[in-house]
Amino acid sequence: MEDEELELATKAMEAHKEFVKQPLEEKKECVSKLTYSGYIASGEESTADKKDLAEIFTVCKDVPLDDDRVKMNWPCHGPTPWPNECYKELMTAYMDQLAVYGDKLLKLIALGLELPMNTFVKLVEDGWHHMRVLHFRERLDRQDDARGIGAHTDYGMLVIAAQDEVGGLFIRPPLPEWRSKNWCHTESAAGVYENDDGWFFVPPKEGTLTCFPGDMFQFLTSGFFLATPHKVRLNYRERFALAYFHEPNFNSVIRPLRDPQNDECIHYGTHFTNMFMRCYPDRVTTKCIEEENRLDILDKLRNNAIRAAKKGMKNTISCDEGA
Ligand SMILES: O=C(O)CCC(=O)C(=O)O
Ligand SMILES: [Fe+2]
Repeated sequence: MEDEELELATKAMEAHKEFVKQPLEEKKECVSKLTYSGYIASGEESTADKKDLAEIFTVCKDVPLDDDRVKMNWPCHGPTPWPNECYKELMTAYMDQLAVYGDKLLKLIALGLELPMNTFVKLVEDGWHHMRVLHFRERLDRQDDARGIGAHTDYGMLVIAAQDEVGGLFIRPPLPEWRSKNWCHTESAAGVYENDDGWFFVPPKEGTLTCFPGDMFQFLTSGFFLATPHKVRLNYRERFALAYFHEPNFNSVIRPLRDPQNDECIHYGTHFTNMFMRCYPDRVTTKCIEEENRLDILDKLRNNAIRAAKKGMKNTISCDEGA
């Protein structure tokens, strides 16, 4: 990344360092029943039924209360419960910059595959880009299994990750082995190969971002690009990281690129909502979706989006307000 972005990333991590020093009760104020944006305490998130030890602030799209999507009770839509204005400005500026990188990468990948340059960027117009700002405490005991976050894949097109100098991220490259389809209920990628050989440590390098595909890229390319499994181990010092996710539009429908007549398709907002409900079964946001029957609204959105996409035979339609 350029010096300007490196400075932003460093400042964003510093802001998170200040934030995590606040009393737990104060941090816990930063949650919302409308959106998964906000604070996640260490141990609150589970991967494959084991608690992750990361203290996180998730930043999803900051959607104001007077936005139609919020008024129509779309799940996961609402204003971000920011801790303070400075935190908001830094995270927003960094994410805006990574959105530019994400689009550039998608164009380059399309050209590399000899596809029209805008093939992938069309899917991410008004994308559901989000970010996890992460703090991992230091590993306390050499006997500890040092698990920070269990093995998983992320959900959208591209993961673009930044980390400080401490190190802790491991990735699993495309190996000739069975790979899960994380979007299928029966094929969760959570915890898969967690304790097997074949993981690579990602060495921290100042100014260097790590980029890999997510679930939607795997589906879109019928497995030509595999969503990259990754996991985090605690290190002997605390560690900070920024995991940015470059995503399709919430209401977009994804179809395998080389097989457009295939009936199989994914409504990205449904995949996102399913994944977040799975990770945070006890969060107020999940309870609100359940208690206010917001999954019915999501079903309608999905059905309308799929119907419209089939008519137009497009890979995406955006913000069909048919709820
Ligand atoms: O800590 C990291 O470098 C990556 C974190 C991660 O995988 C995630 O937040 O999904
Ligand atoms: Fe991840």
